[in-house]
Amino acid sequence: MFPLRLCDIRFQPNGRSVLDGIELELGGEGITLVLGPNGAGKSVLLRTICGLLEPTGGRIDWGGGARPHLGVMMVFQHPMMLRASVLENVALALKPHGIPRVERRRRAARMLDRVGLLARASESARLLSGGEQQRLALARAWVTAPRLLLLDEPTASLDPSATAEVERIVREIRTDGTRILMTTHNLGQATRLGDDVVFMSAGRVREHASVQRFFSRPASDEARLFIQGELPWRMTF
Ligand SMILES: Nc1ncnc2c1ncn2[C@@H]1O[C@H](COP(=O)(O)OP(=O)(O)OP(=O)(O)O)[C@@H](O)[C@H]1O
Repeated sequence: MFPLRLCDIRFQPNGRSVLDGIELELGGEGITLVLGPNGAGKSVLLRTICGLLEPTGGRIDWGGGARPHLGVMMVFQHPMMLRASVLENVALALKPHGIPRVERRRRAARMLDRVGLLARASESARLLSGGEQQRLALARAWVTAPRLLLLDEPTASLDPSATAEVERIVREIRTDGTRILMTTHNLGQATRLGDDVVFMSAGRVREHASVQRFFSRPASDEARLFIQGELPWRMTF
């Protein structure tokens, strides 16, 4: 699947340029943060990689092979919970993998333990809090051992302690060998979690650099202004 190469990816619904010739190459390890102002095209980029949106032009090269049938998962800012128990929400994610029911439930329970939700296994998933639902959504993706996990602002509506818990889980998923591509508006989070940063604006990738390099020496005025616009907010307390 890796290196994953996006070559001149365009998304132009009704002639409007949402993705305007994306060029991006991702190796097989680490956490890449996609940053950029509102409307830059970050979510559309993730949805395109996931296969939820069909690009108008360009191509994605999955390490020289075909797009994998399984192995790519996406978690959204407001994940949808199935009308089922917490355990079943995780166990059902293994169904397409052809794993027998008893084994699915065993793996789901182990995964709930890792995200701190085992005690809630029999409750209705829809009654969990926002932070708990996000942890459940991560468990649902993680249990399938994806090669690539796409996270679209997974902590945007969470309080600081729920955010810290999601960050811990994301680190563990990465340690288990999953490649992660994640959007966030939380620049502190980008420095805590990221190996590298993809900076987007107006449907283009403007910069792809290590986290350290991006924040210390951004390549463009646009990126510098973006960082300056956010950093005071991050550093006032
Ligand atoms: N399925 C779609 N069809 C057509 N246009 C879309 C679609 N999805 C998103 N857009 C448009 O694409 C543009 C970029 O949206 P996107 O959600 O990717 O921005 P973003 O960078 O993630 O912004 P934010 O930081 O606010 O979440 C927006 O103008 C949006 O209205």
